[in-house]
Amino acid sequence: MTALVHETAALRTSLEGRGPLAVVMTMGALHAGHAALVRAARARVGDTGTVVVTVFVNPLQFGPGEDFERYPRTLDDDLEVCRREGVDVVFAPSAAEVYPREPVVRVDPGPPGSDLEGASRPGHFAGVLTVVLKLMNLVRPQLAFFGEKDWQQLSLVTAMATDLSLGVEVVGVPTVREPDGLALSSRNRYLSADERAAALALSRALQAGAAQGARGSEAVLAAGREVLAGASGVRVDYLELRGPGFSADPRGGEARLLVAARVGTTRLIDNVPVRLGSAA
Ligand SMILES: Nc1ncnc2c1ncn2[C@@H]1O[C@H](COP(=O)(O)OP(=O)(O)OP(=O)(O)O)[C@@H](O)[C@H]1O
Ligand SMILES: CC(C)(CO)[C@@H](O)C(=O)[O-]
Ligand code: BAL
Repeated sequence: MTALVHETAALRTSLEGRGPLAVVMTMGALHAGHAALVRAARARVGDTGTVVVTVFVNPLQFGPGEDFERYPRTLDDDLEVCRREGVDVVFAPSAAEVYPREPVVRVDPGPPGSDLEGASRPGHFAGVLTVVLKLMNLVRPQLAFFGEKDWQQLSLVTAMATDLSLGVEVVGVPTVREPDGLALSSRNRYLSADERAAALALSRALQAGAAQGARGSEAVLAAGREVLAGASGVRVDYLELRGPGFSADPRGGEARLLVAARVGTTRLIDNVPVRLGSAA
């Protein structure tokens, strides 16, 4: 049975005396990517453990002119997904429940918070980390599952858990894709058929770049940029490599190739791992 709770007091009551706790934080509009996080969480805590899904479109992480108002809110469908996936508790609070007042204190993501996504969306990661910390404090999980699709977010949440000694293990889950390579994203539902076709340039650019890993970082970036340059209807925000821990220096083995682009009015992001050869 999946319990739906909207208030923090009810959340605490519903979690009392439960076994090991795993949380999957979402903004709703659930898809197979979210389901993969839930399955990974269940695999870790087992049948005697508890899986909590939070559904909250966090105003703090949206900038002026972004899509906070139009972000899809589909709680009934989300509940169906959660029931199907055997989620124990869905916590879907109102904004007033999460922020009884405008928070004065916020989490500072440090310099990586101003890189890539943070450069395009000033204040975004302070908003993300503040709500993630708040939800951690409300749910008090042992484990928290985040998707690799939002690689910079995963890196920053992992860093926060370490640097602030949260006592929560942050687990990354590989990106779930459509058969043609498009990364699943709640924002894909904004795309028209033509835009959906154009959006494939992102995953194709990442694949083309990653295939050049052995030839070094310049070759990776050049191959990716070539694909994007030939794509119509795609306005590229960035295509960049980052190293372990989101460092600016991608040398030394495993790196990430990350892309962000606008297709029509929809901003999409994606990334893949890249194994860089010695020419890097
Ligand atoms: N395709 C995916 N594969 C794996 N995890 C995913 C995927 N899409 C989203 N997630 C993860 O699900 C969690 C909740 O993300 P969110 O609710 O913002 O969904 P989203 O699809 O990323 O939405 P948006 O389109 O707004 O970016 C995050 O940890 C995110 O990384
Ligand atoms: C982690 C998160 C739920 C915080 O609002 C959000 O950034 C998301 O859905 O990735
Ligand atoms: N999936 C990351 C949340 C955001 O874009 O605001």
